[in-house]
Amino acid sequence: MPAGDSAAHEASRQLALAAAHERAAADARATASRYGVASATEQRTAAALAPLAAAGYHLLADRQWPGSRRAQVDMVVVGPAGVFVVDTKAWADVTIAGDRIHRGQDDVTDELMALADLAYRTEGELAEVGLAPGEVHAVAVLAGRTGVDERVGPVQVVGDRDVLRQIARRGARLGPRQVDAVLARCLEWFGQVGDPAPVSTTLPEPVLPAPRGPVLLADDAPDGSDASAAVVPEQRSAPDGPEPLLTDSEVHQAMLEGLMAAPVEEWMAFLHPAQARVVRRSYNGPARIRGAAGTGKTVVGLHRAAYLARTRQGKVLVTTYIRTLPDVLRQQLTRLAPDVVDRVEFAGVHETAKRILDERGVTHRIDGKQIASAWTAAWGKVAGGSVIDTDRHEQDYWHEEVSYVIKGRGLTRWEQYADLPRLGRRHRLGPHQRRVVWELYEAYDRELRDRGVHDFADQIALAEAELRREPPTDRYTAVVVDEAQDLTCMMIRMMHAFVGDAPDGLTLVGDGQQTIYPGGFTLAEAGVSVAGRGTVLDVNYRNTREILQFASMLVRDDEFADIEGATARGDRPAEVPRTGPKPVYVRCASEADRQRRMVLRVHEVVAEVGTNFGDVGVLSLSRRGVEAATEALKKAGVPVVNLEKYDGVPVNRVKVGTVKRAKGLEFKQVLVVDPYASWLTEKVEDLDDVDRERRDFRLRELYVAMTRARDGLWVAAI
Ligand SMILES: Nc1ncnc2c1ncn2[C@@H]1O[C@H](COP(=O)(O)OP(=O)(O)OP(=O)(O)O)[C@@H](O)[C@H]1O
Repeated sequence: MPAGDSAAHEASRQLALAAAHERAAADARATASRYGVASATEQRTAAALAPLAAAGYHLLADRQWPGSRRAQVDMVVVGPAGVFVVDTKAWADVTIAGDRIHRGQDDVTDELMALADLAYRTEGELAEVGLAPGEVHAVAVLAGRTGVDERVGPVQVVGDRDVLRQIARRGARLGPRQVDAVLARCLEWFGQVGDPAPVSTTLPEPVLPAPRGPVLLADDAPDGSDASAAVVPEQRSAPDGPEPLLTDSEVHQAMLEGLMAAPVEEWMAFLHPAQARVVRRSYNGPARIRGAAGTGKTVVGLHRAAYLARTRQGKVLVTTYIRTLPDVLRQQLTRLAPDVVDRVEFAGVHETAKRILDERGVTHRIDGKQIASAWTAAWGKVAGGSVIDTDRHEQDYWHEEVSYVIKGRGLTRWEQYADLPRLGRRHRLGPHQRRVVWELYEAYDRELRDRGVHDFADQIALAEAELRREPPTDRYTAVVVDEAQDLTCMMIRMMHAFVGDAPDGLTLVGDGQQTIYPGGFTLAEAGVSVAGRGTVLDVNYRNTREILQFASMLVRDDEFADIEGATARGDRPAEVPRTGPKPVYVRCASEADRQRRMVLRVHEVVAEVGTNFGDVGVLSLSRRGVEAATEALKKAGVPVVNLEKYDGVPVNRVKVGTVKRAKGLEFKQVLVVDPYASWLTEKVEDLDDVDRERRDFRLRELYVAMTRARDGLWVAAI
């Protein structure tokens, strides 16, 4: 190569190197400016949040963004109000509308979604120590802004002057031990930032001159985009540190709001890791959560409803057979997850059916008196004096056969009933008896039509047919059924029709052991499969070991028809952590004696520190028992409320009601006030099918009553 050529080559090589240096220099300058702006704005957020440190909060600044080598999380706040993953944005000209956020003309929603994704992954990580998903929050702080309280999907967007208040106002949801457990996990999950940002070219490390002063705002916004939009005058920090964002009285006010926030119960924010996992688990179709009494099924169902409402578009329905229970559950969710309570609908199964029929203009008329008269007329015409009119069964038995076994399944043809396995009904019916039952059903149906009325089973059948005729589009994104064992086959079908087999659409929560209505069926009959999508909870949080032991004796040999098919024995909890005094069983000489002792017992338990009238439940298997107890308590000056009227709003009155109404509820002290001693002592071997069936249901009902008790149980028999 000629000498001139080699010189030219070297010159161009040097020029190329110089260009590479210039590019690297430009990159490094841009990075430096990002750090500069970020530190200024983040410092302001940190300063705004600093007062939390005095109230048991931990502020983790500049931690690693899990899963990324380069990115950092500005701030993670861990404390009594939960976990807050905070990202500060020096954005100007921000508009938020319809779940999207814009900077000027640019849609920057995706930038917040990265934060949402991090919060979601953090939720999963912290579920492993039991933190409920609703306690992890993604918060985007707009630097230099005030009075902002918006949502972009799961991300809360607030001004830097608002962020302290937004966090503190949630109050104390976690206790110190729980905060410690969550903090320990967070310290691992959000690693320390130790290494400098990686150098992106293979150029020698530049030797930097010693800094001459603090870094001020540079040309670019933290994310490298248009600086003019990002610079907000208030953000500029003075050379000697950021000015305080909030006055002392504003800080004081924010912290006070937190102190005044209604306290939550432990399970509202902190669960057993197994529970927390089920709350977030994704099921590829209908799922079932089961477990013995008191294992937190309702708790998990509620958290799951909140979780699904938070993570999906559309509404979630929480429903039960018992009309009054949804009101109680709504009250609980209002405290558990106030952010989503307006996206969760609570309604009994019948109320839901009625809404559908009303909305779709389907006429139906329910009239209790007419229904009763239709039944009486049908019985008189077909069944009175027939092979089913014996002294073995009350008419109620046949009424239940028609309402639950036949209509509960939506049977309309004799052939469907002729050889139907009547799950859970021990008394076998001969062909002749079945025929008469069917004729009774036909007659009853005619009588109803003649009167122009429908009964409650018709209401469900009509709604189910209507939903099948025109499937609802997006009415509910998910349906959670609590106490699912109480629903009939048609009710399950109706609920299934809302969501079909969509992932996480239908969640059935229940315990077959607590089945107290006849008409057992399998989910296969309802066209629902939960195969491979079942979870069993097995820690009893409610009862003391003593209470559970006592109650469990009643159902030790019980077998029931489980909705997944086959005969089942009850789930037994693996753990019962609480202990307490032995239940009290008293034999009374007469009804009057029982009433007298009941009043004494109520006075005795409310004399204990920490127990009020409102913590006491007086439960009876019959309405008559409820009336008698109510009268006796009122006479003794004890304030009472009937469970039919109880909606979960705390009230300092003794709650009196039937066991059916107490489903899903609990009380510190339970008094069971109408059993006969013979119920507890009769031997299965001495009973025929009819009496055995009666006994099974009765004992299960007593079991439900007794397992409502948290601390104390008193059972009075004659
Ligand atoms: N992780 C938990 N920590 C503390 N308490 C809990 C937890 N989970 C549930 N509990 C409490 O245990 C009790 C029973 O919970 P829940 O009512 O959800 O049980 P369940 O399985 O639905 O009961 P049942 O079937 O008998 O109605 C409630 O007082 C609830 O607050």
